[in-house]
Amino acid sequence: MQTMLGVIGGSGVYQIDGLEGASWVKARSPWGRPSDEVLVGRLNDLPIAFLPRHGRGHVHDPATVPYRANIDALKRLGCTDIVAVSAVGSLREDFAPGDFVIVDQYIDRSHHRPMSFFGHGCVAHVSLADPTCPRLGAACAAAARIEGLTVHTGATYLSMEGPQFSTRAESRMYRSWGADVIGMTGMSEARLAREAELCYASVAMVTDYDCWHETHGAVDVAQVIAVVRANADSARGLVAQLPGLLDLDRSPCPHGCDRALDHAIITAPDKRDAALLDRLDAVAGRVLQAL
Ligand SMILES: CSC[C@H]1O[C@H](OP(=O)(O)O)[C@H](O)[C@@H]1O
Ligand SMILES: Nc1ncnc2[nH]cnc12
Repeated sequence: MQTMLGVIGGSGVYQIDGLEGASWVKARSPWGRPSDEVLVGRLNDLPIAFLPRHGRGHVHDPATVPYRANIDALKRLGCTDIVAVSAVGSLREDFAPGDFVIVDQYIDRSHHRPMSFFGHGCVAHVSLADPTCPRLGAACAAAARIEGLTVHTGATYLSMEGPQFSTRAESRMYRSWGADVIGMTGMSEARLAREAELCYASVAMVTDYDCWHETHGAVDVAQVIAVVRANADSARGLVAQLPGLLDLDRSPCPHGCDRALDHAIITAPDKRDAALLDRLDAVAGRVLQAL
């Protein structure tokens, strides 16, 4: 199987330059319309599909990003791996604005999002013990180091509902929980990528100190976008290193991301809902067709 990398751009990252033969294509999904068209091209022979999470012009708020359509559409296009770029607030002194963080755990405090592709008529329970792919995360960390960026690994992302930023009491509480960074989109995407058997890694760019820090003012949008813009070349450079670090011929994921559904579906075959099974053709086709 050939590796194809999906890149999801976060706040302030609405396109990527330098893709060979790039064109924006309409991607279809039975889960609705993705956030935008997808920019498809190649970077040093590696096929890449780029999707801006909030759409060009930032039209979708964190709760209404069509997460299922986005993940399903990237899978239908042939993506095997997804690198998600996100702006985050720092919940620790030593993660400074401009630093990069490879997230590997989440605490989910969102509550108005579709949580699963599965449900009534086809119930599945995948493991989220390790919600990101260690192999892909290591490649992202290596790419950041090659680019000379300050990168932290092994971090917990507090996924809040938003759209308002946190209160100081919440921010202090999240710090006491051991969360390292905070954002509004990460977990909603990671859980669906796992169900879709895609390797998923999160590259977070620290843009602010949220509102807990005594000598930094409370975060606002202008600050987030200014830091993302100032570090856009770094993010681009990191992505540009990935083709040299990922095998073009994709070997099975040693952590089992691409086999997440092997033992997950529990609904008896004769009780499954045909309409839901139709919509699951890309996400779960590998296991549903095997029956
Ligand atoms: C623009 S500030 C809040 C906004 O920024 C983050 O976006 P993303 O995760 O897509 O990079 C955060 O999650 C909020 O959506
Ligand atoms: N402090 C913060 N809280 C939530 N989402 C963010 N995105 C960037 N900074 C953030």
